[in-house]
Amino acid sequence: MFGDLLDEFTNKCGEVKDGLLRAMSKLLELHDDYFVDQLGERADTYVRFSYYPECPRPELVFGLKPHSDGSVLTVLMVDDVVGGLQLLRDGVWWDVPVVPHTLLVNVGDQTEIISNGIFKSPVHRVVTNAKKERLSVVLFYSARSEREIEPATQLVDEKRPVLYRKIKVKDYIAGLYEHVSQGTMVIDTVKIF
Ligand SMILES: O=C(O)CCC(=O)C(=O)O
Ligand SMILES: [Fe+2]
Repeated sequence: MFGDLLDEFTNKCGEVKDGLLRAMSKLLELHDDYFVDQLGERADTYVRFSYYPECPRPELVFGLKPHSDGSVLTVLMVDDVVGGLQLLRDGVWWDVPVVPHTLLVNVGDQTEIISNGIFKSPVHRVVTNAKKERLSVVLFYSARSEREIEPATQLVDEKRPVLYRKIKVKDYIAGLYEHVSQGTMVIDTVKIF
């Protein structure tokens, strides 16, 4: 039963993801399937179920440390009662509002790289709550691990030089956890300054 439900959920989220990838390609004036093609035959899909128990000292403990997602796109179904997800913008942490029955979509690092920095992969974190537990189900869509990604050549010119170097997806993902635990950003390792 649970397997069927998860199957249906991932299939429907897959349609959302493809629709968004096509819209993003259009926005960047790339051909409609540019992003879909970058992911490969079948996108690598990871699902993460997170349970954040109530925490008596939320000021001392993160639910999830600050990070950006290593994905192309992340589709989140966050708890529809308890907030906790926050986004960093201009040095300020903003609460992501809780909106029941709504999927939240996050742009990941691979999209930042492919779009040559036009789409930014936001830094976010989860804070804990002293009184309430929280749940989330998160789907990460990634280009296949053996592929290499790099900024679309159409998005590189004299005014916007190439900002990220080519990288194998597998190597990029391998660096993720190491960097998050050390409080550094893996995307900084592929930036060309
Ligand atoms: O639990 C959440 O709301 C966010 C989780 C998240 O950012 C992640 O798993 O990468
Ligand atoms: Fe995340």
